[in-house]
Amino acid sequence: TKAQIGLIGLGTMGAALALNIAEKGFPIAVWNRTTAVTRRFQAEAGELADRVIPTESLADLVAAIAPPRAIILMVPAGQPVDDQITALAPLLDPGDLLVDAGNANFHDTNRRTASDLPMRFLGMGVSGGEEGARHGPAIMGGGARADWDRIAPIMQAIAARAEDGTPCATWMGDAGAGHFVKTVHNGIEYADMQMIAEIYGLMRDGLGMDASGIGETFALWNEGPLKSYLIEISATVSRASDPLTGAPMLDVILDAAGQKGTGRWTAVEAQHLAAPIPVIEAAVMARNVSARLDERKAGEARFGPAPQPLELATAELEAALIAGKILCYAQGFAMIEAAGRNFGWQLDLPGIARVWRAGCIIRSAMLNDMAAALAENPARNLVLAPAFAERLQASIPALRQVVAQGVLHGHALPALASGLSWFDMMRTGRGTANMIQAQRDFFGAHGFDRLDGRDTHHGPWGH
Ligand SMILES: O=C(O)[C@H](O)[C@@H](O)[C@H](O)[C@H](O)COP(=O)(O)O
Repeated sequence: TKAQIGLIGLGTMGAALALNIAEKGFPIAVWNRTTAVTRRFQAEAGELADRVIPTESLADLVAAIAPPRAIILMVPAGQPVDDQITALAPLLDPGDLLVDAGNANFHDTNRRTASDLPMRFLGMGVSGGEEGARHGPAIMGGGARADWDRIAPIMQAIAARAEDGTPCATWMGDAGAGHFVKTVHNGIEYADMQMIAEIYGLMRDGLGMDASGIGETFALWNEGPLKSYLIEISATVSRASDPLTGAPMLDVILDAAGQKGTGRWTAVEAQHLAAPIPVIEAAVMARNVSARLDERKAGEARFGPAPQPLELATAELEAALIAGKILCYAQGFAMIEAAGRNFGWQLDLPGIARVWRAGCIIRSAMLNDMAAALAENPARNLVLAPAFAERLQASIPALRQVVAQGVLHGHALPALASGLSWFDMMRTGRGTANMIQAQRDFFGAHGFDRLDGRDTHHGPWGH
């Protein structure tokens, strides 16, 4: 039998995705640069082995798939994708389809879908880590609609299901729209994780709680409005013990965060779009600072220990996190809306929120309500949606208290604090940018508009 689809790259995500596809009944042909990996994959495929066709050359892979072919690329972003396109070009027919399912920079996907490739090309964001890829990820497709429709039955079969049974696999738009939405997903993931880490710091250094107590608290919050995959795993990692020392696992992990780029890309793109996403930017900044261990040690030695004990109720911390989350997602969705206008993509904001309800790393109960609020009016900022304005009204006082107490006692809260500042700017009809306009006009004659609309645009600076 011929395979219905192919997959190149049997790394963690690729192997998991291939097994998921086979398990859902689609014979799949696989190839990996290192043949030993392919053989091990076949050996470990178990009862699914009869639906997996291992191949040891690209030509064999192509021959094993029924035309018109679809081949998923699960290789590192950047040059490896271009190398695979070049290597496959002489082997594929014009109607064959390549699907880049890695964490590509959407500008690369824009370039690839716009260039005259000798095959069809889709850029597809896949979220959920290894577990998600194996049992149900969230999938964000981008490229020609007709190409997506060709693989949609397989993608919807393998995808996670939301509570209402809807598969979390959708076409987002042309060109790099799928990878763009996945990138912003990751930016929000960074921000969610950073806000949780800031709250963890307040519990550890402010309230003197131990890891297991912190774990209990996160587990409790996972029963409430913050119910989500990231809160769930934060409870799990907080309760875990180090098999080597018996100490709480969190207490043996070095506090220097890694990053592979998607958060940075989100921040950079937001600047190009003039879309304010301060919570995500703060999360990227915090990863950059966390990596400067020696400098931080020197800073602590020179300026003394930073976080001091403080008094806050854990209920206030929960409410502060709820407020921070709403502000962060409002910024993320507004950025997506701006990108849709900028790139000419019909990005369906409520549809995006619905795809993020299950399978992906940021999956949460709150995304259900966000989808409903965005469906009411996708052009309106989420903080102004009645349901979320009410939640903010109720939780902002706690965020203000937590940020104020945290800052007063030397706790670093870049994500929570920048979210609060953005909120205060968003609710200030008469801000302070008039001072900036005056300064710009003073030193560079850049001009300004007057409140009264009169047609003079420069100040009486006398020079
Ligand atoms: O949605 C997902 O499944 C994850 O986001 C996945 O894409 C990956 O784990 C990130 O790349 C982590 O990003 P960093 O390594 O930059 O934290």
